[in-house]
Amino acid sequence: MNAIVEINDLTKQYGQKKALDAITFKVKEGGCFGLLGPNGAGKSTLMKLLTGILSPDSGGMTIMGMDARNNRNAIISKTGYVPQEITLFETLSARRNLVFFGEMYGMKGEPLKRKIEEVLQQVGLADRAKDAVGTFSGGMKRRINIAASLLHDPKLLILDEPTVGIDPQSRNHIFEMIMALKKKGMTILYSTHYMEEVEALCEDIAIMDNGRVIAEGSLNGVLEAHAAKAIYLESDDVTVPPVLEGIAKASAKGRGWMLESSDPLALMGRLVQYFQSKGIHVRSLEMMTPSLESVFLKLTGSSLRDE
Ligand SMILES: Nc1ncnc2c1ncn2[C@@H]1O[C@H](COP(=O)(O)OP(=O)(O)OP(=O)(O)O)[C@@H](O)[C@H]1O
Repeated sequence: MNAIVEINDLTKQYGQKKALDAITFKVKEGGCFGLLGPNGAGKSTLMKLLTGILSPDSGGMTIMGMDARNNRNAIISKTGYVPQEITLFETLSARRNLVFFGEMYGMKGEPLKRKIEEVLQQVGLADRAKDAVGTFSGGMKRRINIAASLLHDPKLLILDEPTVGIDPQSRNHIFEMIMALKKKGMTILYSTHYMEEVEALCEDIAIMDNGRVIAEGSLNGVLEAHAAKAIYLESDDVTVPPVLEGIAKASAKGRGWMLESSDPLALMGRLVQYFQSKGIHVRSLEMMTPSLESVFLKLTGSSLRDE
């Protein structure tokens, strides 16, 4: 694997609080890597270490083949970072804001002008270029922040929970933009506590909880290894779950039952036969798609959704 980021045994503590506890994983070059975890898991801390805003207590990071300890400027020149907090000048227009950020990267003149128009197109705000950022919605401001991070053509883009608190239209724009950037070969490190986003955007993931990586690998690999396999059953005639070979666990869910099984296909056959032989009317019998929700529940005992 050609890794663009390698994180080895990284630890960071704030006073007594261990925000990162011996984190180790690799991000391969190209595609979107999802960092999934509830609030306080340590995602922002990790991103701040990767961008040199914070220093680790121990452990190492190699980014684009460079040791992060002594190549900070070279790494920053090839990395785009969008923090959770919006950092824009409210009274300046979108375009003026981008001029400011472009100049910080040492860009100027015609190349900067051209690049600004390009990134405004990329985030879908070219028609609002002249308007003061203070008149924008939260989602539009976030998109301008993302545009600013793209001006210097980074190889690696780090997005810290970019869709928190924004409107659905901006969320769609961000998703489409990520798909387009992936096609161009950029690597995106995307943190979120929304598993649906990771499932939609990312090929590889690390699930974090309490400063630790609790699962890591390809999205499909993590689902295969940890997700509950289950069949959903709904029937007015079934008041207690059937006792059949292959049902590892049965629990009430909505108006029906969730029947977990290591071999749901075989169980499905058995259930169909059983209900037919008993003449029981079934409203729904459905093989559940493995989800990251069940992975998180299995590995931590709590639901990511409740955060
Ligand atoms: N500057 C700080 N001083 C003290 N504790 C901190 C500081 N920054 C973060 N923490 C704590 O470190 C832990 C990890 O925080 P971090 O912000 O990295 O998590 P996160 O996964 O990004 O969550 P969030 O989505 O809430 O930002 C949390 O318990 C948090 O309260």
